[in-house]
Amino acid sequence: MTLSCFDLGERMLTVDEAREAILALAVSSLAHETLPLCEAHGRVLAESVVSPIDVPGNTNAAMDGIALQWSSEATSISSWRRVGQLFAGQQYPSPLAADECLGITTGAPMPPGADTVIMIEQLEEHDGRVVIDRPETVKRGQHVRQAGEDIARGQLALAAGTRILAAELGLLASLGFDRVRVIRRPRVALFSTGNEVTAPGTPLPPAGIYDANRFTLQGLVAEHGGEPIDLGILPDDQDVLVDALEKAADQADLIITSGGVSVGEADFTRTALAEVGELDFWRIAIRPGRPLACGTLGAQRVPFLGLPGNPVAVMVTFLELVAPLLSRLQGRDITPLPILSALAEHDMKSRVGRVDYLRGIYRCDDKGQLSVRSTGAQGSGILSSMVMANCLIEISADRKSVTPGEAVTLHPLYRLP
Ligand SMILES: Nc1nc2c(c(=O)[nH]1)N[C@H]1C(S)=C(S)[C@@H](COP(=O)(O)OP(=O)(O)OC[C@H]3O[C@@H](n4cnc5c(N)ncnc54)[C@H](O)[C@@H]3O)O[C@H]1N2
Ligand code: MOO
Repeated sequence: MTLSCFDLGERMLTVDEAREAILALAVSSLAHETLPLCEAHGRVLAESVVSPIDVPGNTNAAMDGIALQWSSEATSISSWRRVGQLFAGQQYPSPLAADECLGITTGAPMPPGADTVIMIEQLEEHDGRVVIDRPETVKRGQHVRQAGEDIARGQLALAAGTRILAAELGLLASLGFDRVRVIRRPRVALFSTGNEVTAPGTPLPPAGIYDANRFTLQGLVAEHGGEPIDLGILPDDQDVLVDALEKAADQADLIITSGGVSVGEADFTRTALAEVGELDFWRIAIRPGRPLACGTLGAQRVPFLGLPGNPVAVMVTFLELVAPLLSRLQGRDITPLPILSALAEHDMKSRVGRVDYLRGIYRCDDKGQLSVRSTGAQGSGILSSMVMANCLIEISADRKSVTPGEAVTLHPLYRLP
């Protein structure tokens, strides 16, 4: 297939159109697998989880102190007979009488009939009888956790499609599960392309550049739940590219390359894709990242995304366009990206006709107002701007600049503190 300027694929898509078209590449759903809970971090639940038990299983004490029945006549009782001490893990068999109390520790089940716990700090004890300091402050039912107040038996605990992170791991464990049914991770084949691109750890030729993109992409794929398959660096050679793409289509659920998508004499990604599969479109009104080849490979129609070579363009297009596809491949509903609004701290320039993604640093002042500044130089080769940034500043295609104090949209970046 030869490309001509009259092909539909030559049209420049808006960012929203491109995101929709890229999402539409996810046609098949991935298989499910059962994993031990300790290996499930970051995975996506394949099936909804309904709680088989009440959590907590018993109505229990929330404080160390005494358990008793706080009835209307309780205020007329001046001291209480302590009948014993109950620790977490033990049960007390018989009901307490009106003037009896039971020493209890946090987490121990309430004895039959008792409804209230009084903290140890509020008690004095003489000869086996307990006196309550300031009894007028006691409220019936205080410091008691009800059975099933976290999750009740039969209640939906986690919906299919939930990403299992620390809180979900703990919740599943609290229900007694030691295994969980999850969706297989999408396998994402990664190539860098370009004669100048050199593997780190090897000598750099005079006009060479170390390969950054394969490594940012490995990180991004893993952070978004995929399994990266590193297929190395390809030269600017159409035949080599065609061969490599064909082989990758047999082992991956998604193939991502970087470089060689523009209009230079050595840009072969689009023509190679057109030879092994179908090129759907390759121009998006986004900055950085305008040239981005999107299509499918082989008879299996494996989604293919040829990202531009510039390292910042790789990261921005991944976060804005590829990450939703990875979510969809994992069976997750696509929710809009987290968005905040902040006031610009200074002038920002933009290009009318393309959505600009500047690298930004946002902060919150002492009145709770968010403001944002750019990280400085915004060239799409300046990868240090991504290291400094805690957000992308989105400037819509109709704005040519932003003045100080104007509101802009932010996409916070995922970063561990
Ligand atoms: N005449 C035009 N030239 C360019 C256009 C255009 O519209 N007309 N678009 C520019 C834009 S915007 C971008 S983005 C780049 C994208 O082009 P390619 O995808 O063909 O990228 P390359 O030329 O292969 O590389 C661009 C740049 O990035 C460096 N690079 C490539 N791979 C890596 C890697 N793995 N790690 C680190 N750096 C990498 C490469 O050396 C180049 O400096 O095209 C513009 N040109
Ligand atoms: O669109 Mo390019 O990605 O500006 O560098």
